[in-house]
This record gives sequence, structure tokens and C-alpha cells, in this order.
Amino acid sequence: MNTATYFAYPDAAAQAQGLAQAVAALLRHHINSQDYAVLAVSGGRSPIAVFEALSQIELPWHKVTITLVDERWVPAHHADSNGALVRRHLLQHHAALAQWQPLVAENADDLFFRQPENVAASVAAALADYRQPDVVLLGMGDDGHTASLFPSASQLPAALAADAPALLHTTPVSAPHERISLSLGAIATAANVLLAIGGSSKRRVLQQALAAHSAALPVGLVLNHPQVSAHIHYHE
Ligand SMILES: O=C(O)[C@H](O)[C@@H](O)[C@H](O)[C@H](O)COP(=O)(O)O
Repeated sequence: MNTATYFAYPDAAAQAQGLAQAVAALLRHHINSQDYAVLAVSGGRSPIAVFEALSQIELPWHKVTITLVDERWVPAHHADSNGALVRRHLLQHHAALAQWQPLVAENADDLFFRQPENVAASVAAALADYRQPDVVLLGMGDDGHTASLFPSASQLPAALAADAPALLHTTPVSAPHERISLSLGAIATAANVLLAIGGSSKRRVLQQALAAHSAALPVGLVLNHPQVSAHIHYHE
């Protein structure tokens, strides 16, 4: 059963401010209770304003580890690298003191990414460094994917399985690049799951996904997961 709480904003700028304050409050809560906090963020286009707002909030950032919900399997300097997005927009200002944990080694050269069999080595290395996130900030695609849990990806059943590893390789059908993604179970284990979406077409997809309970719209499986009480931050 879906137990999400909804937060509505008039526009993307208000959503960014609201989300940044919400994430900061959760990080503070985890730092107060366990002396550290692990934040996993999504890539894509929509989180940029949130990252910039969050980076300017005062927190004991040195007690925060920032990692990714998912990463495109590309070199660190690639325009589509989620890590590059985080470095540019989030690991700035106050948040520059956070510890950054990429999912793909930043010193791997372009040649490494030309050999598809190396994706397994990247996943193994990311798993070796894995820390369970306390706060997960998700986005959603128009096809109902979240993280890199893409409908029709051949690895999707494995990523949804109860015994899935925390991180695994996925191959989107509807988007470029091989990916490394948190599994459904790893997302559901986080104490806090936040989803940011904007616009009426994404809202329709979200409603369908919540009703569908189907791997055709994976975001619905996250939001309907019995361990998840998501906070959905929506702007018009
Ligand atoms: O790396 C990725 O592609 C993501 O983490 C992905 O799950 C993203 O959150 C959605 O595709 C929404 O992306 P937009 O914010 O660009 O709409």
C-alpha cells in the first residue's frame, strides 16, 4: 500500500528550496543520532537547482557522505556523468566539505569504458565501497524509471528481486549508456526516500505507476514497497 506524503510547489525554484531544506533536515537528524549521514542523489537535469540550494545550507558537511543512486557508465569528464553533475553543482560552497563517493572510479581512462566487460569490475568496486544511504533523492523519467531501474532492461527482474545486491549493472532500452544502479531493495532499506518530479506529464506517469504495481513502471514498485514511506515533492 502506498503511504507517500506529498509536498506541492508552485514552480521548480520553490521545489528546489523546499527539497533542499527537507534533505538538510534529514541529514541533520541522522548526524544527531548516529554522527554521520549518507545521502544518495540522482542525476539527470532536474536536481541541479536542488543541488545548488543544498550546497549553500550550513551543516556539519564533514560528517556527510554523498554518493549516487545511479551512474551512467562513462568517464568522469563525460557530459552525461552524474558524478560530474554532483561535483559541479553539489560539492560546492558549504557542501564542499562532504565526503564524495562516486560509483565509477574517477581515474579510469577512456579506454576502460570501451571494453564492455569492465562494467562488472566497476560494479564490484562500487559494491566494495558501498554504504547504505540514509537519505535517497530520486527522480523519475517519463517512462516510469527511477534510479536506473528502467522498464524493459534485461537486468530489471534481478534488480527487483528480494536477494538483489545493493548495486548492479543495468542496460536501459529507452536511454543511453550502461548504468550502475541501486537495486529496489537498497532503495527501500534507506530510512528516507524522497522523489522529485515536475510537470503534468510526469504527474500522470506517477499516478499510473502508483496504480499499476508493475515492472512496466518501476517507480511504482519503489513507492508501493512495504518498507517505503516516500516524500513526493511535486511542482506544477
Ligand atoms: O541518471 C539518471 O538518469 C537518473 O538518476 C534518473 O533516474 C533521473 O532521475 C530521471 O531520468 C529523471 O531525470 P530528469 O531529472 O533529467 O528528468
